[in-house]
Amino acid sequence: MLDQLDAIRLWLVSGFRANPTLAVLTLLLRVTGAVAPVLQVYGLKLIIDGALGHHSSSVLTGAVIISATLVLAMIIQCFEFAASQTMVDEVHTYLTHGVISTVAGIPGLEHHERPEIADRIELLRTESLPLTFSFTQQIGLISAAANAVAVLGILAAIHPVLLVLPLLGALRVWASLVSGGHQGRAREATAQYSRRADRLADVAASARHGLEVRVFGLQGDLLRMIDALLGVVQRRRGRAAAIGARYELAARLGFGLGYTASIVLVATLAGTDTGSAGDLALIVLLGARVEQTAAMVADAGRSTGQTVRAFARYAWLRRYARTAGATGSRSTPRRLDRGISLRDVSFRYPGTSVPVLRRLDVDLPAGGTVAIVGENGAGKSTLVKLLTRLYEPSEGSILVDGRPLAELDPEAWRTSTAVALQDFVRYELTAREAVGVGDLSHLEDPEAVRSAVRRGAAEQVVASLPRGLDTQLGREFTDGVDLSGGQWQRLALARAFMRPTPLLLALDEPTAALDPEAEYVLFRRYAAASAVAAARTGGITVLVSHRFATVRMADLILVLHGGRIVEQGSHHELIAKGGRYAELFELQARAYRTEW
Ligand SMILES: Nc1ncnc2c1ncn2[C@@H]1O[C@H](COP(=O)(O)OP(=O)(O)OP(=O)(O)O)[C@@H](O)[C@H]1O
Repeated sequence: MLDQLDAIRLWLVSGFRANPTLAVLTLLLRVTGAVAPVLQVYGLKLIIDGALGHHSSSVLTGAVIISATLVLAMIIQCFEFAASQTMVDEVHTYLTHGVISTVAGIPGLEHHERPEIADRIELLRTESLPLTFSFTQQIGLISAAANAVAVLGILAAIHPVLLVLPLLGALRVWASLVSGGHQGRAREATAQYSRRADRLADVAASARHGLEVRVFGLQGDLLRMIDALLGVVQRRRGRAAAIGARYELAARLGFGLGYTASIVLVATLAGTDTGSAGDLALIVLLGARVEQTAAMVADAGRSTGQTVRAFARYAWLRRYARTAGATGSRSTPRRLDRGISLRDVSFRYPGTSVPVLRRLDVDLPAGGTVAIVGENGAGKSTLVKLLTRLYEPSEGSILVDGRPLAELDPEAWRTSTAVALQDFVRYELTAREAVGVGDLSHLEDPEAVRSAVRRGAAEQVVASLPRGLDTQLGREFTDGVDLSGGQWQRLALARAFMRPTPLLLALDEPTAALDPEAEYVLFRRYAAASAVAAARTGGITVLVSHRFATVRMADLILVLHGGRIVEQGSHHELIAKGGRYAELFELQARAYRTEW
């Protein structure tokens, strides 16, 4: 209910917030444009009655009304369309900004990974048309209401019985709303199928996945899956449309009957003292007007139903964004003296029951480099997500120099951390921006960007670009340059190094696209530089890698297996222990020896 009320409030104010002056002007133009035709019909009645009854003043008044409203209508037609179109763009920009900033502002990742939440966000993004056209619908509704008031006044003046016509018109509006409700619910119920079909269509058609799809011969299977999903969507939506059409047909028939009866009534009255030929002309023309008004209200009402539902999703998202994810207001320490400790930390992904991390108890020392190793699915990336506070532990706590991470201001913690991930983003901006977004406050600082490029060992990538850091990245842009996977990854690493002295630097297989030697050289260089920075801030580097040549450089190595830390220590300690780490290390070393 709260969301519904908030939705209506958001719907009512969006246009006026997007561009207040133009919104008011557009509204005035539309309302005047809606009332003018009704006045014209009334002017015609005056002319007919005046001509038949030889009242020249009545004819004159009627003529003035008609000519004035015709001129007004012409002026309105010239400006109203341009004003409405501009308002559509204004509202689109305003709401797109609102939705994206709300989604991007939600701390954590839970909203992307819980299907019921992801569906709503997806609907909001993909079905944004109701939001885009919300203002034009709103003024459509207001102008239809103004038109209806004018029509009602005139009908009541002829004969109160004629008010049955607007009532029948209201029935049409109701039928249309019911029909819209059915279709809206069908859209929501099938959102997950369309979403899956869209994802598969992306895989089937995108250049990025083209090679793999062809090599595995997946085109046929993907198409069949897409067809099956879209089939479910079409059937469900088709059924809803058919139900709606039945309601609308019944309402239209009812209106048709009422209209005919009204004409008969007024024709009968025309021959008596209580009626006139002008009234007959009025009812014939106004009856059609009531039908048009009902259609206008129905259209506006139906789309308003959709719009309010879209705004309800937006209102829900705003409320969710305010309450979801990390909270806390304690300040983050400026430097780490002791480090980060995990106490009995367990974690289950939202909506799942199996713990991915189980009772982790470990101290990550200030100023140290900690490597996490383990087989695929052991929980390495999940641990990084907990440390960067994208998720909160299900049980236990993480302490930053003794302060519970859960109590720290999430925004402050985010700015104290830096990450480079295997699944990095390819920002199709200029190279300078693609690196600089790692620390927006220094985006414009050439020395900060150059230094990050150096630390990410991306100098050669930048040197190979035609306009250096000012080169546009991305093939789809004029003069845009595409990069290899490894080159993109080096820029992603440089981005992570934009924050020169983070308290936590998380590198989750950030060099998977580089060859082992390049990774090794990079980490030696990085370890030397970070040792200097760590001495100042006590910052901790957490590194996830499957390459033991890199891992062995770490001060502390955690071996994860099935969500538990099964071994921890330095490389030499773990080798001496002869356990799982030593076994994995030996396996990899043997593979390299055999290869070389
Ligand atoms: N969003 C999620 N929702 C539910 N389960 C998830 C989610 N992300 C990961 N998992 C599960 O958590 C487990 C640990 O995944 P995680 O990505 O942490 O492993 P990893 O050790 O980093 O693996 P890899 O070496 O393959 O990157 C896996 O079983 C995975 O299926």
